[in-house]
Amino acid sequence: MHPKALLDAATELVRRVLQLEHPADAVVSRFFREQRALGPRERATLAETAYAVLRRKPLFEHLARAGTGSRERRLAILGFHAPRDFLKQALTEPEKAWLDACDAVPPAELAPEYRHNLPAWLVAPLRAQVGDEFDALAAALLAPAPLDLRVNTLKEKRPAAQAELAQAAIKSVETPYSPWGLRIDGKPALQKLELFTRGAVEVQDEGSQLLALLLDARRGEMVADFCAGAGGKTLAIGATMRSTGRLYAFDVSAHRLDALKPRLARSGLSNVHPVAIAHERDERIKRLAGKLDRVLVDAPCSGLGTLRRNPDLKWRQSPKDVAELVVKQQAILQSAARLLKPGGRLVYATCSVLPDENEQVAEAFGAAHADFEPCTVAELLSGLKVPQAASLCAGDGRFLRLWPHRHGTDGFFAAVWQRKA
Ligand SMILES: C[S@@+](CC[C@H](N)C(=O)[O-])C[C@H]1O[C@@H](n2cnc3c(N)ncnc32)[C@H](O)[C@@H]1O
Repeated sequence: MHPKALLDAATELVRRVLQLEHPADAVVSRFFREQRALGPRERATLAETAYAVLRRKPLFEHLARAGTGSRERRLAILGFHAPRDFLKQALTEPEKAWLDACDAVPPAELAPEYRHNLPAWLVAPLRAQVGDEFDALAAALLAPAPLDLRVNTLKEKRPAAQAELAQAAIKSVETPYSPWGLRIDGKPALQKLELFTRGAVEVQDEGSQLLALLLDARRGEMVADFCAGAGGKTLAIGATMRSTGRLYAFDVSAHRLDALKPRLARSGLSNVHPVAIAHERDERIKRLAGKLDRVLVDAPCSGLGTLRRNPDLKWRQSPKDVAELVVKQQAILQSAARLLKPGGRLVYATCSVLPDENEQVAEAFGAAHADFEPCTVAELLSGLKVPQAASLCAGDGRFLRLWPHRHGTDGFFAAVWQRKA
């Protein structure tokens, strides 16, 4: 495709994602379905351009105040994911001069909001938590996430999976904390690899792997993944149970649970029971009260720990949304806790970096449930042989607290309790 046509397509895609009405990944997928003639490299350029604009929206809008042409075209030029000489073939002379002027602005001279590119309401709670590391955190949140795989240990050992990837010229390293993880160099297409189609690997951030590990579900147990979604963590938990016992995958979204089915078929697991529920107090849940050994609540949350993959969330979430989510998180945690038998383990997790959705929900639950004993996550992770377990935790080791700039994962939180006997 000629650079001019590709820039026009990028401008249209930028216009659509900036409406912020739907998740950016859904908008991009829809655009590609409409534009069937686009090849894989063009699709990559367009998607990366849209994501670059979402990542650095304040900076690009600031730079786009000068220049000519539509706002979306200027933003698409600034984010265009291709070598400058390719891009310049699409530009007018005034646009080239404006772009050169933008490129010449020294980053150190930019106001802080154009360097961190975060909404004002998010800056204070992040600074309050990480202090001097704020710039490092902001920079990490602006970078694309690495591609992590979880090796399905029912089917393959990690070194063998790594060797098979190497045969396909895909370099990987072992993830530092998860015993199942491989971090891939670049973004190679994996879907057609035999390793993937036979269910020996799944794409999953190392942080998500650690949440499944923390549940520590064993052979023959009765377990629930209460907010299973498309089942990323369900699959990891099912493998730790060696495909024995019973693992319920609950979710209010039947559509998301449908996406679990092909993954389940590849995984070789036969212990997973997906169940679409109407809400967290559904009768099907009540019938299981007091019967389960382990429950994971991977709660619906703002997702603000995943800005590396979902940069649109920082513009699509608001303090009001967070307050509404907290109410939902508390209700789900409370209902899910009823499932546990005495001695059973409850894990509450989010991919948010906000204390409101994390420590505060956990503390409120603890205060209202004297029959649940808080566990020290650092000790649990050490027991599970996770290296440097204490460095992954906060609150004197009480909570798991993963940060992109410290741990190379998405931002994750987890609290754990044991139901008293
Ligand atoms: C963070 S996502 C889960 C991601 C999933 N565990 C994974 O690893 O891929 C949260 C999920 O909670 C579900 N959810 C929202 N409200 C719920 C409720 N009241 N009960 C159960 N699930 C709920 C959403 O549909 C969504 O799939």
